Amino acid sequence: MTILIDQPELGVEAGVNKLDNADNELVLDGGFVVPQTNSFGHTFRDYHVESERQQGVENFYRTNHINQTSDFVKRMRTEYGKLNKMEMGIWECCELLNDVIDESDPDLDEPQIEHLLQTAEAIRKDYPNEDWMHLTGLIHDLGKVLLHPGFGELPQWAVVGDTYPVGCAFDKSIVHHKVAKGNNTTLPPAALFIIRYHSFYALHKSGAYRHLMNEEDTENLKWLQIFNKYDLYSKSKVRIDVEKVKPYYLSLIEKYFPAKLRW
Ligand SMILES: O[C@H]1[C@H](O)[C@@H](O)[C@H](O)[C@@H](O)[C@H]1O
Ligand SMILES: [Fe+2]
Ligand SMILES: [Fe+2]
Repeated sequence: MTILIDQPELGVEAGVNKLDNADNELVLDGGFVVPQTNSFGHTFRDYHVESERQQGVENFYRTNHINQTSDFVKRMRTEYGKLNKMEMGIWECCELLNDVIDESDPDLDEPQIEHLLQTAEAIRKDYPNEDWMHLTGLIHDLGKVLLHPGFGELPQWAVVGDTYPVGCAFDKSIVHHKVAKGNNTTLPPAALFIIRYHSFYALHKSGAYRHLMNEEDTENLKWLQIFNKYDLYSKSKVRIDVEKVKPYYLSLIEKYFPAKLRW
């Protein structure tokens, strides 16, 4: 059963069936069946329904909205733009998320490494040839390492949650968005766009701020909207066998990243 969810079209033709990739066409519907409910029995991204996560998530956004000022964002960008906190490979960084639970997420209370692998594996199943998308799935939330003691153990309000513009600085609020760029990745621009804006639901789901987009953004947004299904709806209690899939992701990391990166 395919469940249709209400989403603005944003220039992407909705409901297009699986297209032959050999024609070089963008496959908008990879065949992913969107689950009706999350692991807690509610619809995804419902911030109002009473659930075991609701109170915590609400407290998170309260502190987040009070403290995430443009001044704070500027200071964080300067501090974390130095990339002088650690040197390590991508997989090592994934493993730092073994113990991280995202307090802003109403749909998941599993460690974040699980979420990375669930996202990547779900994309891999439907888009076997787009290996850059698999790797993008694996790394898209790595910014959450800022919660780790090695990165100063920032509070959750400063790190996770949805993205939104602060002050007048549209899109400049993502502390880690230059991490991959600063380390010479060969991932395509669409991958960097996905990483940078995947939490910007006001843009990619609700269609706000579109007047700030240029043509390239519009193209990249198509990939982001494909990605979003996998990021959001792959959240589940079904664990991925980390050791089994590790060699595949190590090979992708080797293809698109240097062995050691500055963080
Ligand atoms: O991309 C997601 C999304 O924005 C969720 O709403 C948020 O709770 C997570 O922290 C983030 O990684
Ligand atoms: Fe995210
Ligand atoms: Fe995510």
